[in-house]
Amino acid sequence: MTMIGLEIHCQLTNLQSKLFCSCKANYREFEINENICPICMGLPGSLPRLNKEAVKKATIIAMALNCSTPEKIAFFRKNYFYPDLPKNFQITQLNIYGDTSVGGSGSIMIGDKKIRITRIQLEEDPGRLIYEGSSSKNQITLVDYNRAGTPLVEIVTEPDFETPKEVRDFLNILSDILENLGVADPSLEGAMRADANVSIKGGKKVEIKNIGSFHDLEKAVHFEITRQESLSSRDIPIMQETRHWDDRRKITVSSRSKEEELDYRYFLEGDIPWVKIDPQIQQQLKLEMPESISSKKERYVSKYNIPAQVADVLSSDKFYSDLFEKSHTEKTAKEIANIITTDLMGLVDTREKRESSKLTATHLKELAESIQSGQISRNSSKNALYEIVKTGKELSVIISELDLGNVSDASELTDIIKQIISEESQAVEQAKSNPQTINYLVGKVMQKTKGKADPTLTLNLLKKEIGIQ
Ligand SMILES: Nc1ncnc2c1ncn2[C@@H]1O[C@H](COP(=O)(O)OP(=O)(O)OP(=O)(O)O)[C@@H](O)[C@H]1O
Ligand SMILES: [Mg+2]
Ligand SMILES: [Mg+2]
Repeated sequence: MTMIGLEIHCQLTNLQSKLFCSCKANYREFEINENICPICMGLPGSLPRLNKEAVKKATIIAMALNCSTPEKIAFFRKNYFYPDLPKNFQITQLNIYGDTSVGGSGSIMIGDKKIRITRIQLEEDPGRLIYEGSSSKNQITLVDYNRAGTPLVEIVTEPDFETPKEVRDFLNILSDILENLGVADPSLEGAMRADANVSIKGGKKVEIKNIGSFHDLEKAVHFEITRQESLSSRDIPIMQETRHWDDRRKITVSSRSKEEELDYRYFLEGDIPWVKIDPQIQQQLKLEMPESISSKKERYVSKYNIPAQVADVLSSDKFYSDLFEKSHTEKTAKEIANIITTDLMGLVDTREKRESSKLTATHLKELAESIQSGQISRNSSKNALYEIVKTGKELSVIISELDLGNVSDASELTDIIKQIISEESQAVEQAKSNPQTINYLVGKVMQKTKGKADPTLTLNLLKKEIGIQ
């Protein structure tokens, strides 16, 4: 049987400072090696001080993933030498003296399947290596320590996955949950990285380390299963080792034989005392936790009668569901859900487009109201939305500038209708004997007005002119 277990590293967002010092958590804003201090560089004599907000955020994640949360947490030193790790050890968490990491065992459901979470730990991110030069002769490695010491949460799962697809589904759901909690920004480059552990038929596990995109992770797991199956079919033993994903060649490549836990010489971080987690604070965090994706979805369906599939898409994306929450009224909810999921999602489908979009909740509200009042047709509303996203102009301005408003002036419409009646005498006769065929004439009016005729008014006027009820 194939067994796959994941270790997902996720950067915490909206924090002021790094995990153990007052350098900024948002290291991306800085010039290389400008966001560092003696503490995150591990200079002799410096002492770490734990960031309380980071502990809170990690605890919120633990709660959302149904993990137990301990009364006290402890930190450990994981010792290894690598140029991105200035102290030569990483401060992280473990459960060797009982459950002392921010989250104990928990689980999430992926469809009908339960994926167990082993633990959640809070740790510091290392620095970043930058490789320069193209050939092996002139290649040099530079180190940027701005990221060193920024808060990272590691979510470790049990080896409960059996296929690459289950892995992908899990990662999508997990990143939606983290984003919804407001603690992570998974669409940010490098914000979520994962290691995948793969074994087949009860054999040794192979770990593929540090894969930056979900897409690559799925491919790497798929490749690794095939590789192991191929070895096994030829009776070649599978070694326990660490591999990495070579994105260019689309294969996993051996990096080193895997350390055992002993090699890391884990020991308690004596510079940070055990921290008591006040049950009252835990209670408070639970109360302040944002509404879960599944409860949002249920509410959209039961309260506004939004179709389950639409509610599913809307609730699982924080950007869109926030927009929906800010813009909808009881009466416009369904219309707005529709605009967001059928039109807006296609217009702003990347992080860059979302950031440059000029659309506000007020725009959406006005757009839905204008559709409902017959001022603009559903069709023209798509063009209006495109303009709003691009320019941020007021809806009324866009309607008049682009002449998108419905033709709802009775005399103007009557003129058009009269003209059509004279051109379509056969269809008019048919409508008189079979009123349902009048839709053909409505269609003609729409054609002439480029879809802008107010549909209800058109129908009424048509009936009146033809003389049917
Ligand atoms: N037989 C197995 N097949 C596949 N995966 C496994 C198997 N046994 C354990 N795993 C997975 O291996 C991972 C172990 O992660 P853990 O962080 O505890 O150790 P580690 O990989 O040694 O640590 P690190 O990578 O941080 O140095 C878990 O995701 C677990 O589900
Ligand atoms: Mg690990
Ligand atoms: Mg690992």
